[in-house]
Amino acid sequence: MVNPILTHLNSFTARKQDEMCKTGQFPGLRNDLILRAARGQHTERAPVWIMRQAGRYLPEFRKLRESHDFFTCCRTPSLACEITLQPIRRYSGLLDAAIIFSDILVVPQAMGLEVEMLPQKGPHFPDPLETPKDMDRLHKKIDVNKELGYVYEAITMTRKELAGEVPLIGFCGAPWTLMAYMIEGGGSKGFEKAKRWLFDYPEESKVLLQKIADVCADFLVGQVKAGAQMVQVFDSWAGELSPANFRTFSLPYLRSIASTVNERLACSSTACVPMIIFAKGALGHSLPEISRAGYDVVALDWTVEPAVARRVVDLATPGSAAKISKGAADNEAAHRIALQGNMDPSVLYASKEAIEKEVERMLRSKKGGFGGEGAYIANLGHGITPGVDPENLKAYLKAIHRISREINSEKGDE
Ligand SMILES: Cc1c2[nH]c(c1CCC(=O)O)Cc1[nH]c(c(CCC(=O)O)c1C)Cc1[nH]c(c(CCC(=O)O)c1C)Cc1[nH]c(c(C)c1CCC(=O)O)C2
Repeated sequence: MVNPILTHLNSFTARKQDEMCKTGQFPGLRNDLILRAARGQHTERAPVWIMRQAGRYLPEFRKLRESHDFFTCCRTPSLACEITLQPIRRYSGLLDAAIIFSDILVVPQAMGLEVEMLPQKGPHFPDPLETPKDMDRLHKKIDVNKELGYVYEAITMTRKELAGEVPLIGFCGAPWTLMAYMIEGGGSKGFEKAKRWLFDYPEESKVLLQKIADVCADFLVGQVKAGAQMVQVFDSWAGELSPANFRTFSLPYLRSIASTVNERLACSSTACVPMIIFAKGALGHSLPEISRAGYDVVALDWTVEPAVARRVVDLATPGSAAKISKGAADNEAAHRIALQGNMDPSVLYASKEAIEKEVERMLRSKKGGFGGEGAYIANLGHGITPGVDPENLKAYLKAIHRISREINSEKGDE
């Protein structure tokens, strides 16, 4: 259940954050649509951002990559900042958030594993974990601030460069997804090696998952302290697990991250920020549990019908669902869980007319869409893929602005 004390602290610290901006550490925010939607509030249109919005579909990213290796881009704050800003510049006024350019695999690197990014192939671990004995190769104590301080620097620099245009999102991978990479040694079709660990070494797997969760929580706290205004946890391979295994080997560690981050931020004098959980492929069997895992926003992939997800989440979180859609009071006990998503990224290969039609379907409640009552952030159901024409993404973003405004003004006329 949503913790009322934490939620109260959240709104208290959110005010503190606003004060911090006023006192000049960072420029004041000019577009807070996404933060309001994430706190369960009504918005005049649906805010939108895109998973992997800084990436290979952009010619300006590919150009920069010609002269810089992938992890050099992640580790060099000025390059990470520049790449983060590329989609914000190109889609000026159309994106409601930036996401810091980095990768989920910087966490396994910080834990002591080597990771390289091979051209055309993706991530590669030369020495993955084979048996639990290999966990001895991981650093015993990890100074996250030291190992990943370059991400914090990139965040602070980018937040200043954004000059309050839109909020900046930080992120990390989920423990199960990171464990899968650390054992498979890269991408995989069936995840046989990583799953074998869950069956043959369940206790050791839990030790590893908790170790990763602790690093992720530290890392997210550091990102927020550095200036991230919202964070997302990517459990990209959640759908590889059976319902029982998802609840045993993924969900507890997602919960652990959310509660640790909120508690640690509430105890320090840093503002709590909205947290998004993206457990791709697990929504069909575990949406109620995911919506109660301690996150403010649940990101959906395209296998779930928006209106159905809305009902399921509201039923699973009655305290939050009853509350608010228009402007929560500061001392509100809980806010409505927001939803994010969820168009199939492949639609972006289709014509602009087809894209608009799918946006109508995604947004209009009479078509099973999210509707216009707020607590909603538009996005894709997974990351944008490298072959998409950037003009098609522009058509998608424009359609979201236009149609979600239409829905809201129609509601206002009723
Ligand atoms: C599973 C995962 C990874 N990384 C990430 C995930 C979770 C999201 C998802 O499921 O899509 C997360 C990620 N990776 C990247 C970002 C940047 C921020 C953003 O714009 O969203 C984010 C949020 C940059 C990147 N990460 C990577 C690239 C392309 C690398 C290149 O330039 O060659 C970018 C822009 C490389 C990467 N990194 C990873 C893979 C499998 C690959 C290769 C395949 C691919 O490109 O999708 C691991």
